[in-house]
Amino acid sequence: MPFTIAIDGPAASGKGTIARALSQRFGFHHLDTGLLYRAVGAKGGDPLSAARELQPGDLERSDLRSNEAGQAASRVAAIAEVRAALVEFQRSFARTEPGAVLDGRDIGTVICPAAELKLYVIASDEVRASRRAAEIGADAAETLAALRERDARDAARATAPLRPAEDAVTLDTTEMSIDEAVAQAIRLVEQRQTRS
Ligand SMILES: Nc1ncnc2c1ncn2[C@@H]1O[C@H](COP(=O)(O)OP(=O)(O)OP(=O)(O)O)[C@@H](O)[C@H]1O
Ligand SMILES: Nc1ccn([C@@H]2O[C@H](COP(=O)(O)O)[C@@H](O)[C@H]2O)c(=O)n1
Repeated sequence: MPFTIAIDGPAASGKGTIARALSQRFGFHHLDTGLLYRAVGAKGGDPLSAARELQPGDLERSDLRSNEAGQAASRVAAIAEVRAALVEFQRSFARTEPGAVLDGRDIGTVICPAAELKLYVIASDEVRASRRAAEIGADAAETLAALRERDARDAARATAPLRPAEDAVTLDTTEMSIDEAVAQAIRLVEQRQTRS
């Protein structure tokens, strides 16, 4: 049985950083599910057709990390049919041996409710905005407003809203370096591996 790690949390909280480190440490596959929604939003036109026709090459676009692409992703992600079109790809990815790490908003609640480990990664709004602004070379105040708007939309939508699964472990990275956050996540995986 593959070992599945579900990582959710608000925008720029450090989900992807931890997911990539865990995938390298344990030799698991990694899927950044936010990229699927960013690619659908960036394609323009009818979002449902874009989701149904999504190709691996669509995820390679160089403009997907911007604040604008994040906002477009969050708008198409509120459409139930768009989400439904992307479910099976994510679930089948989660079943790949020897294990998979998926990060997003609904991995622990909807996509992989039976994941061996669920993490909910958070950090203060200001810290998240400053990290993301430095990463993409954007203004920190604009980035803070964009993250807050996106989180509010993601948490308020009717289908698969942003929220922790009941059995998720919350990791607050506000005061943690990347190495500290990754070390805590590795410890949690190792604890679950010994149990199963
Ligand atoms: N603990 C940390 N300390 C300092 N910087 C961090 C930490 N964790 C992540 N970062 C940095 O913050 C930025 C956002 O991190 P990351 O992309 O992992 O967040 P995310 O939650 O995956 O974002 P998104 O919601 O867009 O998918 C990156 O530049 C990353 O290097
Ligand atoms: N499982 C997911 C992943 C992402 N979304 C939506 O996509 C937006 C962009 O995601 P990032 O992780 O790249 O920031 C995000 O704001 C969500 O609207 C989602 O709904 N479900």
